[in-house]
Amino acid sequence: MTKRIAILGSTGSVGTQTLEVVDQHPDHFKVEVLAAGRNVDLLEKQVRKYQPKLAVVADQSLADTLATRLAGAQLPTTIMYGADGLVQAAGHADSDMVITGIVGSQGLKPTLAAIEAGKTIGLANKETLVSAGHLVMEAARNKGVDIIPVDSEHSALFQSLNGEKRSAIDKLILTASGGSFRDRNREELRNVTVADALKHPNWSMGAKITIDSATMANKGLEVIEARWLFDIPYEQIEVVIHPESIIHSMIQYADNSLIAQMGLPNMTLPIQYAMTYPERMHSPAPAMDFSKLWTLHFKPMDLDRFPCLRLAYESGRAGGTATTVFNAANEEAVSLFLKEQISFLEIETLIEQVLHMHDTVSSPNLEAIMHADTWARQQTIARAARLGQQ
Ligand SMILES: NC(=O)C1=CN([C@@H]2O[C@H](COP(=O)(O)OP(=O)(O)OC[C@H]3O[C@@H](n4cnc5c(N)ncnc54)[C@H](OP(=O)(O)O)[C@@H]3O)[C@@H](O)[C@H]2O)C=CC1
Ligand SMILES: CC(=O)[C@@H](O)[C@H](O)COP(=O)(O)O
Ligand SMILES: [Mn+2]
Repeated sequence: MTKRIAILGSTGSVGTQTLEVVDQHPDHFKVEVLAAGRNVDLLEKQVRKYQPKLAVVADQSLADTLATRLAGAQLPTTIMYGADGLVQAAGHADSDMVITGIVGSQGLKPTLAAIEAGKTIGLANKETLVSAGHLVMEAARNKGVDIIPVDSEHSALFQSLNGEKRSAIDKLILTASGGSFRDRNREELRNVTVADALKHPNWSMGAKITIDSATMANKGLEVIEARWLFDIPYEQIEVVIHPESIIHSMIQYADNSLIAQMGLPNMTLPIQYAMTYPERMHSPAPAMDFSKLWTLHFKPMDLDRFPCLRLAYESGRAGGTATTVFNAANEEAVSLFLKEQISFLEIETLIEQVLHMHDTVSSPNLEAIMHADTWARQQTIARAARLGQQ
């Protein structure tokens, strides 16, 4: 049976690779909804090719541009825009599954709307779970909706859990490449540039997550994401540096057996697995070639070298709005770094300062989450301005 797909963030790294998977299996998937931000040129091409029922862009002027360009093309496509458009895209009646490939906690309300509408979620947008994991998982439980991980580490854990009892898990072991600056010490991080930070050693991804990989905030977000997806306490979630990104993560069971999922670093594999689960199908991802010599390395995590990961664990253990604040402060700090308004090391300085100022609210509702998110963004921007004056 054809699975009808909605893609939030269709013009991004996850979005375009989701469409590669669709192209590989045109009989299995039909794209019914495409939602993007500002890249109207690419979205126009996607709309002409996939002829979705709904296309969404970031604002009204972009929607007008898209409508003008598509006028006379005889397409079945309605055009919407903005946050409301994203929520409509997420809950559209003609889709079965929503791939959440937009970046940031702006994915929270659309993800909740998709769950409310009973859609299966292919979850790439990890910030949503970091910001409000308890609300998202509770909504999914209440609606009987499956949340299938797209993030490579969580897909690996999900695959390594197949057929095993959760009670037999000793620990989840997330692998981290170490990011763009893994071979530099902290002194050498003082004057690194945005261009250098954007050179991830193994993965080609959007700008925000690439910076998160370099600061290790990405692994912090992923530890919190794993806590919610697999309902495992932080004490049983460990991170190890694995520079090759071949083992995407592993589970140590009670008998010290390690079950891992491996493959070349290519996101079409976990994206496709989420889309075809529980089936496996031929994938656009290349296979490992064992006529070559492979060497895999592992190194223990150093929380002094990567304080963003320490801050993520601390906020996770604090719970409530602490992770909302960790996420929002990180999003704003990364945005400031990408605009060259703060230095690389000031990302962690700002997150730590804002977290220390925050009075955590336990079991927050959506309103309290949105409030904490906005507060953290404002504080991050205000603190960044003060850094500049020092
Ligand atoms: N890339 C990867 O390999 C992986 C990514 N992830 C996660 O997946 C998510 C997406 O990452 P990635 O694909 O790299 O990011 P990109 O920056 O490549 O893409 C982000 C997408 O979101 C869209 N977008 C941005 N703002 C809005 C908005 N206001 N309304 C609608 N759409 C918007 C962008 O549109 P436009 O470009 O048109 O402005 C783009 O399509 C993140 O949460 C990331 O952490 C997880 C694992 C791996
Ligand atoms: C592809 C993917 O899932 C990213 O989250 C990736 O894991 C980033 O790599 P590191 O965070 O390990 O550098
Ligand atoms: Mn990942």
